[in-house]
Parts: sequence; structure tokens; C-alpha cells
Amino acid sequence: MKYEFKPDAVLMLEDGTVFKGKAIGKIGTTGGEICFNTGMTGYQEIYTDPSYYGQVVVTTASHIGNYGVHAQESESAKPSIFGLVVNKFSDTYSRANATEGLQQYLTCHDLVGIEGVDARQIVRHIRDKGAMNCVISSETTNPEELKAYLEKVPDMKGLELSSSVCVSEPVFRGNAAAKYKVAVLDLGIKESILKQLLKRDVYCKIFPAKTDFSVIEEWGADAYFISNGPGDPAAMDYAVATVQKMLETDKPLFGICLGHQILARACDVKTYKMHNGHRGLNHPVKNLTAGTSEITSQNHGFAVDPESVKSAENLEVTHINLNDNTVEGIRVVGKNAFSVQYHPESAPGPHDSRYLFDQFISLINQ
Ligand SMILES: NC(=O)CC[C@H](N)C(=O)O
Repeated sequence: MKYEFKPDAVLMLEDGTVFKGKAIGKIGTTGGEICFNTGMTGYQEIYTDPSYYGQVVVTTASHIGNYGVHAQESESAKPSIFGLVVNKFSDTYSRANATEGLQQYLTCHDLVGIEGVDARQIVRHIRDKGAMNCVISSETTNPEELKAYLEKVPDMKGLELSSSVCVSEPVFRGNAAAKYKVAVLDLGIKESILKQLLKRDVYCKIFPAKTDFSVIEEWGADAYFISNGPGDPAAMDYAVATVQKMLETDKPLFGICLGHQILARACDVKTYKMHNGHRGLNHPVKNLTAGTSEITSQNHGFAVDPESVKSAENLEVTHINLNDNTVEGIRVVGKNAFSVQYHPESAPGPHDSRYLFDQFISLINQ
């Protein structure tokens, strides 16, 4: 629905800072960890990426909604973000093949948001102060009520969220007669990752995050894939145990983002919560094996601890971030297992890193 008159809305950060604007989406109150994405396109893919579950997203792109929503551009069945913060929001859209407007889409999915705030000021604030929770409301501007709501928003550190967003039963994707069979551990997988696998003649069986390894093994896959997903990898001992058992089989294994963090933990390496995450489409990464660099799409708030990687004899760092030297890729020495912190499926984002899917297939061919 389009509001004739936009109700007031307020955004309150955990440190007490308040921003006033107008309501978008559903009239209501919401809370989560506030984070920013610096991408200039791809809002629909961002809002529907399950890795954002529990988070309120601020986009630095100053116009949001102007190209509407396209039914085939979602990364999952519904938006995963818990709220959104926008500078200029467009109720109307101009794109011939858009299927609906963003306001209609957000309202239909009960999503609460705020527009008309200085998004870049908010980004600079959280960039300096670090990750924190927030509340957005178009129901109340009473500071005491807002603070009471904020107190109930859980801290992202220590949160296990994959089991809230993964499939509830095993699901098959692709053609059963395809050349390769890959068992996918679903920690909150993006649709575009599956598309990249299917395109390479892969038949996937997607298993819920907490599936026992014996059940996964029974299917007799050629290789394993560990997906992206929301939450803190340090709170996911169950997935670490599954990946350790996968490594014992010596079958090829590829992990993306949360899957990368879990592979590192399976090799006794620690993860930590970053001051601010990496979320955007232009993060420069160096491939240390090839000596080349790539521009990558990223979305993570936790990372692999560089000191603990150095002391792990069984791990080699294959990629580093050229902005801050964070660990972007690892390989398990003596195994066909590797992972990256960034998103080679890049939806949205540049396609520089899609070679990693080919690398996975060549490991299966070997
Ligand atoms: N995109 C992802 O898989 C995110 C991984 C993890 N939840 C993090 O924030 O670091």
C-alpha cells in the first residue's frame, strides 16, 4: 500500500542516539543489530539474503525502491532483514519487468522501516562506535518504551540463527541425472549460490543445519558444500562437528562465508566479532596463490582470527582483504577443502570470483 500521509517514525540506537524520519513498510516496532551495506544496487537481494536474519540494514545508496521488486531476484522466499533504514524511499518504481513496488513488498512481509534520515551520518556513527543494536518504531516515539524494546533485542555475539532460517526437511535441487552430486549443509543458503552449482551440472541435496552427519553421508554425495548464514559461528559447535566428520572422508569441500568460518573452526581456528562488518560490493581481495586481485561482494560481521590461523599447521591462507588484511580464504593442507569469507556468487556484485565454483568442480573431477 502507498501511504497518502506518512506517519512519523523513529530510530534509536543502543547508545541512545535518536534519528527522526517517516514510516515505510508496516506500521510497527522492530529491533535488531544495525549494520550498513555500501552497495549502490541490489537492495532486493540484500533484504532477502538469509545471512541478514536478525539485522536492521542501512543502505548508503541514497535512493531505494526506485526499480521496484522482481519476483525472480530474491535470495530466499521472503525478506530476512528485521528492519530497514533509508534516506530517500520511492513508493513508485520505473522498470518495465518489476513485479511490484518495494512498499507493497515490505508491507506484505510485515517489515518495519524508516526513511528520511541521513543514512550516511548513521553509517559514520556506527562505523566509529562499532556494531550495536537498534529499534525502529512508527507506533511510539516515547523514549522509555523504545529503550524497553531495545533491552529485549538479543546481542548478535553468541547467537545461533542458522536453525531458524534453514530448510526444515532435506530438499533436492537440480536434475537427478546431473554429473555431480553435492550435499549442501544449509546454514541459510542464498538462492544464487545454488544457481551457480546447478549451472555446473550439479544435483544438490540440501540438508537442514542440524542434520546428523550419518544422514548426510548415507546419500553418497561426491562433495560437500557449507553455506553462508546468519549468527555467530562461535555458537555453532554442532556444525563444526559435522564439518570435521566431512573432512575425515577426504571428499572435496567448499564453504562460503559462515561456511568458511565453520571450516576454520573445524580446524581448531577461532573466530571473532568485528568492530564493524564488511558489507558491500567493492571489497578488494588478493588471491595469494595466483598473485591476482579481485573485487568482491561481502556480508559478514564475524571473521576468522588471523593469529590462530598462523599457528594452525593444517591451514594455508589463500586470500586476504587488501583494505584491512583480514583472512578472506583458506585451504586445508592435504585435503580438497577450501573456503572463502566473501561471496563468489555475488548477487549483487561483480563476477570476478565465480572461478571458485569451477575450482570446486575440478576438485570433484580429480
Ligand atoms: N554471509 C554470511 O554467511 C555471514 C556469516 C556470519 N553470520 C557473519 O556475520 O560473519
